[in-house]
Amino acid sequence: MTVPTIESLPPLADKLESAKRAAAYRAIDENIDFQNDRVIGIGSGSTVVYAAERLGQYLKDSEYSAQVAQFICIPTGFQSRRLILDNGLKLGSIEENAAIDVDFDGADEIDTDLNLIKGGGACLFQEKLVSTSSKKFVVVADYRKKAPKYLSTNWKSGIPIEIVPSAYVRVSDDLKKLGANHVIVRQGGSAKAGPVVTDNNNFLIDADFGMLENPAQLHDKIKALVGVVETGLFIDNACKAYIGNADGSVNVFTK
Ligand SMILES: O=C[C@H](O)[C@H](O)[C@H](O)COP(=O)(O)O
Repeated sequence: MTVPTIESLPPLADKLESAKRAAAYRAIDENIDFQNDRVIGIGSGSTVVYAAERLGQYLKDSEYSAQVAQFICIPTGFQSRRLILDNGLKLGSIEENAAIDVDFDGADEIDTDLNLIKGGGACLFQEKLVSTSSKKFVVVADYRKKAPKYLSTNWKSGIPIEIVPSAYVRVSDDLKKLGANHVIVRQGGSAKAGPVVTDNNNFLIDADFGMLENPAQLHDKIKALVGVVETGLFIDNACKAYIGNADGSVNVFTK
């Protein structure tokens, strides 16, 4: 099998899925150095599914298979482990591969400086561990994710914050003191009575601070609270964002 060109693929029934696929496929095509890269981060969410799928296509192509079979893929959570395994890729751990060549991951919102909100799918801590351990962090997303300027313009669910479970009351109170308009401990809804538990056995708080003109400063203040493990604000971390459009085109933003 040879890796199919993006143009030769029939569009998916859902335009949003076509947009995600176009962004992820192009990000993989343009950001892997098949000769020199060895350790690849694979993030979480519905867009990165197509990044893992594309890497799986390279694995089946005789021109690339020898190199891709040597790639060690580092996951950012349970879903991401399955994506790696289901596409026939080699699963590795960040304990044994602390330096990652390139990481691909989705985002909930992207500002004009490529700062991100992440964690809508509850995977933010491991995502940040992997993305900040990577030489290159490439974001893959669809057209709904690009903020005109500031974060929390389109993403209205608040900033996801991973916390130690026993600290949820204290952190909730402290976030309100920092100016949060609305703070909730994320609940499992009909799938689970009680809070969502992350892959690290922690809870998540979603805290709405309105539009974020200075996300770096807010990240620092939240991170300093006792009980906070990590915030879903990814500051000065991504170097490129591939944003897929409904018509199958992709806009690339570089820092
Ligand atoms: O916790 C989840 C992650 O940060 C995801 O990467 C983020 O929510 C984007 O997911 P999706 O690609 O499904 O929009």
